[in-house]
Amino acid sequence: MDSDSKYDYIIVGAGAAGSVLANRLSANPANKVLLVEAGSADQNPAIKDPGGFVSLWFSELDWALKTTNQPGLADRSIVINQGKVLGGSSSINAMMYVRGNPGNFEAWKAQGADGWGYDDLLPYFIKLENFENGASELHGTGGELSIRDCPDDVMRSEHFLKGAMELGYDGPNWDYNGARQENGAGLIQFHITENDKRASGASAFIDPVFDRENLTILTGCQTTKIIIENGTAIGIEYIISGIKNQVFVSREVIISAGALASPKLLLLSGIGPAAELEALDIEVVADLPGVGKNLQDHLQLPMVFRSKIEMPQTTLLTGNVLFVNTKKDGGLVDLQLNFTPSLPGPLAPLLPDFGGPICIFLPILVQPESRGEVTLTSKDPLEPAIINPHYLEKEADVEVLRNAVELVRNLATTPAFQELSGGEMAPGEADVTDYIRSQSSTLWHPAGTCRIGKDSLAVVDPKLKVHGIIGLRVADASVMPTVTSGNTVASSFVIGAKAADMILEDHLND
Ligand SMILES: Cc1cc2nc3c(=O)[nH]c(=O)nc-3n(C[C@H](O)[C@H](O)[C@H](O)COP(=O)(O)OP(=O)(O)OC[C@H]3O[C@@H](n4cnc5c(N)ncnc54)[C@H](O)[C@@H]3O)c2cc1C
Repeated sequence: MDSDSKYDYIIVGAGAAGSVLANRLSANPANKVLLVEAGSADQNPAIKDPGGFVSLWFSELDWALKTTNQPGLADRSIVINQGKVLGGSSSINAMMYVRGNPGNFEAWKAQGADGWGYDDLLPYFIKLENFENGASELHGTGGELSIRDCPDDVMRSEHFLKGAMELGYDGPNWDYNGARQENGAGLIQFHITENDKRASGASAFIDPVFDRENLTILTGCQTTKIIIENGTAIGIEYIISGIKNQVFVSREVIISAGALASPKLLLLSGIGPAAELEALDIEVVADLPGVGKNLQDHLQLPMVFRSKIEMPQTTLLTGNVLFVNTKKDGGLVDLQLNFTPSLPGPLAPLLPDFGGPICIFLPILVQPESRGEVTLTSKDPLEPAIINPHYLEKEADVEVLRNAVELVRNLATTPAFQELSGGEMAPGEADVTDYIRSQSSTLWHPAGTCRIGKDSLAVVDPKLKVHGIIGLRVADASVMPTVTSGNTVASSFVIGAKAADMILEDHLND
């Protein structure tokens, strides 16, 4: 790339949101778009193999970000894997496709995210997908992203689905991405192609437009700062092959570096809590106290049962699901319960020898009340940020997981599940709260660190423009006011798509 070149739009980060943005913004050949990605191209064959992703964790395609020691997790520090490659985390994730609960988006709107209610976002969910079960009022078939019911036959579990129905839930073909998410048991939907390959942000949204002359993609290029002059973003600084450089923009910089890296980049650029920045000798460009705050993540808790039925390993991590509100208060879904009827093949190399067949329930805390933060240790962009999710700090979060253990135990005693169950192995006799604190781990869904809103702790406005700065938006999982009740990639794709529409609309008459 010619370092003198100037772009209309610079997108930082080619993950779920950034891939869609690059696709949509470059659709008009008149727009000159630069997509900058710190990681490499997505050439590793394990990316495309739906069972291959676990082998990519801790590789050069993974930022593998460590949290601080978490008092709520028995003082453990854990690693939050995050994709560092074209497609971002959508290239190394478990491919489960969950839009979230309609109530999540209504809650966003109620918190000041005008235009982000369920009815506003549904058309985006529909437009993005190519749903194998056909088009309807709630599903689309014309989109770039292949969505399929769990394509792994071993994984589909009648014992789980019928067990859930015996407890009074709907099923067994519950479409949780349909009219109602909660209280139904069904197969998990996946972003996997009809040829059984991973459909990632890169394969769905970048590959088809790779040859556009107005789209430049730089890989191995880490953005270190947004250049801001007189309150306007005019370009970025970056490092490529160890060399520092700058590139300039005529319209907008869009940060899509993910919920752990986007706030870091804002902080490095002088946008954040003034006192924190001054303490690190970073010049304050905009005093935005909410940058890096409001960090939310989903936690998973494995519960292992002996199985009476010998089955081959599964090719995916999981495949059956039930969404419920454990508080039974009519509020949002707070628990996602996944189920795997035999040893999950991708994880097998990492798991102990269970001495016989097993099956795994995976309760997931999906509406955590605990809030964490991302802060800087220094103004050196290559130093990792401090990630403190404050996991399970709020007792209400532990309570949801205790409720989940009870629900699993009830489900395990249903006649349908008894045909499979050889008894509970973990937590077994262990104290449930101790087990929760010592065994819970991330489901890799950080969100909320640059949240949308109009209050003093909001970072971006409903059009995703960074408060107080011209020509700078954030568009990725970090803008979610609250994390969705389910896996976060679907909503991240939609954030990218809606961001693109809003940007194009704003520049219609330029
Ligand atoms: C192991 C794992 C399993 C998961 N499983 C699922 C699942 O099954 N279903 C689901 O819905 N979600 C899952 N997720 C979460 C989901 O993938 C993310 O929520 C989603 O990808 C977030 O999109 P994003 O655009 O915010 O960020 P990302 O997709 O993470 O993209 C951010 C991009 O920015 C790049 N970047 C960061 N900093 C810089 C910089 N300074 N300069 C340039 N580029 C930079 C990164 O390298 C990355 O490519 C999983 C995630 C992981 C890591």
